[in-house]
Amino acid sequence: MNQQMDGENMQADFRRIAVLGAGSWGTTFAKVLGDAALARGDHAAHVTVWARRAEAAEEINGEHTNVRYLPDIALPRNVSATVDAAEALQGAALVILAIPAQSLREQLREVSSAVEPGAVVVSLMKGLERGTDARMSEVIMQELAIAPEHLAVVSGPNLALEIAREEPTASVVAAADESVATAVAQAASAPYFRPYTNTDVAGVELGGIVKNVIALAVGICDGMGMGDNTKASVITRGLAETTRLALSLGGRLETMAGLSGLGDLVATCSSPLSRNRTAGRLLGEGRTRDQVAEAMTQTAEGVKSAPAVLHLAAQRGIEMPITEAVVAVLEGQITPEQMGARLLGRDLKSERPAKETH
Ligand SMILES: NC(=O)c1ccc[n+]([C@@H]2O[C@H](COP(=O)([O-])OP(=O)(O)OC[C@H]3O[C@@H](n4cnc5c(N)ncnc54)[C@H](O)[C@@H]3O)[C@@H](O)[C@H]2O)c1
Ligand SMILES: O=P(O)(O)OC[C@H](O)CO
Repeated sequence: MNQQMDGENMQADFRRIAVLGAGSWGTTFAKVLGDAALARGDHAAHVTVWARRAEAAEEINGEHTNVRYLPDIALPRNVSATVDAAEALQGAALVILAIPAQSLREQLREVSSAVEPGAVVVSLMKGLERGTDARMSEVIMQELAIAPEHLAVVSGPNLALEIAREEPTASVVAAADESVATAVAQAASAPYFRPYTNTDVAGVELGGIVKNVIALAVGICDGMGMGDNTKASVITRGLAETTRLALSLGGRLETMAGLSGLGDLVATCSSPLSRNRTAGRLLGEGRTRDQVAEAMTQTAEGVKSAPAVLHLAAQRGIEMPITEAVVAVLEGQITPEQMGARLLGRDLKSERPAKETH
């Protein structure tokens, strides 16, 4: 894509859109993009979803549904699906990625040659890669060799099923280049979905990554029958440790108070729809990490990202006691009951040490 293009021309260019990943969020975001095009009277726009399973692609094309992930939801007619990633990517100026974080790099290696030169690539994912501690935007830039200004991330309080039901929701599109963020926000602006723009890519991504770990902690509290004081304490101190990490990696304080920080943290930690909170609840009820993995049919990114978050924080010299406790529970080093004692037994300190406010 010509980098000189303004937001309006970019949007014209976004008439062919590829969404890789036909799970909850990929399918829902395809619906958002399809509905957004119809709402602005653009009947030429088309969204092609790449699905791994042939049955999923056939169902989307034939029934306009994806009931495994989105029961009772009808997809617009400008959304279709294919099992051929190259077919989905052909001519697509906008490429949306909704693949579990730990599989992204491998998957991108398989499809990278089919991504159109100059396409804008958007990450919907909220995970950190194990082994490298890379954020998804970093994995994408490495594997697709695209410039930072051709990359955007979308994150916010975005439980897929609520959005698929067209319940009013706000979100954030972050890109280093504000005009790219604006163009993606325009393409995804549906009557029930309002994206705001931001240029703090690292801050927006980190809010989404760490809230999953904090939601595991809140779920553990739930599973043990704890009440709202406990959960509010974990959410608030969870935001404090998320903020410390984000600031150390160049994120901005105001991003952490926004939709992709506090907003997503509150939605995920409060909702029974959250897979991460559900996984935490199962741990709190006494199941092991392997038993939880067996019980979950959808991606709970926090389970695999938590050790990477802790490793990244240690590299930066950042204290993340809640994340540390969640990892200890996941690894079977402590029981959920011991988690409370570990957190409450720490040295007393100021709620807002001076070094956190920079
Ligand atoms: N579901 C939500 O509410 C929501 C909202 C915001 C962000 N997210 C993020 O979006 C990302 C995707 O989550 P989701 O909810 O769509 O997950 P999901 O479990 O519903 O679906 C994942 C999809 O990826 C496919 N997949 C699994 N392994 C794969 C592999 N190795 N290679 C390629 N594809 C593979 C699955 O077949 C499925 O289509 C996650 O990072 C998640 O944190 C989810
Ligand atoms: O279901 P979860 O826990 O993956 O959360 C989904 C979204 O990230 C909420 O914003």
